Amino acid sequence: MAEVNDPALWRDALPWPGAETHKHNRGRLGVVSGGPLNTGAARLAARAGLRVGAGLVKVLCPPDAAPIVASALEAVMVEAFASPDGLETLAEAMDAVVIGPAAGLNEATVQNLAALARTGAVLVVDADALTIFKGRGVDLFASLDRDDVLTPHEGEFERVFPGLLAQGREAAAREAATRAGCHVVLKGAETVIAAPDGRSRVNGNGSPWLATAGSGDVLAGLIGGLVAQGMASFEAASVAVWIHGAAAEAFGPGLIAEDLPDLIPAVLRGLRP
Ligand SMILES: NC(=O)C1=CN([C@@H]2O[C@H](COP(=O)(O)OP(=O)(O)OC[C@H]3O[C@@H](n4cnc5c(N)ncnc54)[C@H](O)[C@@H]3O)[C@@H](O)[C@H]2O)[C@@H](O)CC1
Ligand SMILES: Nc1ncnc2c1ncn2[C@@H]1O[C@H](COP(=O)(O)OP(=O)(O)O)[C@@H](O)[C@H]1O
Repeated sequence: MAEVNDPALWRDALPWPGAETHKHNRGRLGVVSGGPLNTGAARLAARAGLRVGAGLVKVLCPPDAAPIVASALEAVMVEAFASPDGLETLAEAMDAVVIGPAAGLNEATVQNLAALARTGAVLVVDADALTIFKGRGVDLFASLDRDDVLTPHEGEFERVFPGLLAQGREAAAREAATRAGCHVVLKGAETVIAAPDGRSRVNGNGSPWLATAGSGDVLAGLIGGLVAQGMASFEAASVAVWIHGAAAEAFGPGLIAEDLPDLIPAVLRGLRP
């Protein structure tokens, strides 16, 4: 049976800055952007990662997207890569990297994921970086480590783990984490967080206001921002899903994904000892 995701389970593990903290040891997060017409999703994830406390956040983008990305960011930094090897070099300096939101359904996304997997960064794999492995999930799983996190909605889950949902969402997420050998966050009204060691949690504070384009990109950035700060992936995913729900519920009607990152500080204040 899965636990109900609740702050009592992870409140003491939240990362708070101390007197000796500086931006480089507070967690470095990279977010891979798509091309010039597909940069917004990465910016949403990056802003969420910064708001949840990562000290330094960079959008990593193809060269032709760099002017567009840079013109719409302030504290989030931008670096361009011209090849998977170039991305690997940039990611070596990161504690965690998000890949998938508007990354592109093409071979470049497969190669970029492989490049990231050669680094020591924890990976949060979402959206296009899941869909591109439709029907060949094993190729994805082969490159992942146990601390990596997959964040599928049900459509993406079915592409990577065909047929598993017939077991029910909780059992499916647990089986998926075992098969993939990493963490799986099966998104939905009751998001399930599953670890490869068999642990699982069901989130109870989901908000239907989250049914809006880009909210999943924000969640990927939240998870990335927390693992970058050194949280274990299971705890980071649990915290991120809960903060995401609390932020959306606090805002309510009219919520769009752009609102979510700026709602995070109030939720964090409520969790502070
Ligand atoms: N601001 C931005 O730039 C945004 C970019 N986005 C990116 O846009 C690209 C395409 O997004 P799409 O929404 O078309 O891709 P999806 O894979 O989310 O949707 C494609 C199809 O999957 C199914 N599906 C979607 N959500 C489902 C669910 N919860 N349960 C069951 N089936 C579901 C539906 O049949 C849908 O038509 C992705 O790369 C995505 O990351 C989106 O994240 C939205 C925001
Ligand atoms: N009805 C709902 N109730 C609670 N949470 C929801 C609901 N609909 C969507 N969500 C949440 O919103 C997010 C949507 O993510 P996703 O489908 O990946 O969107 P996108 O790709 O547009 O960013 C997920 O975290 C999901 O759990």
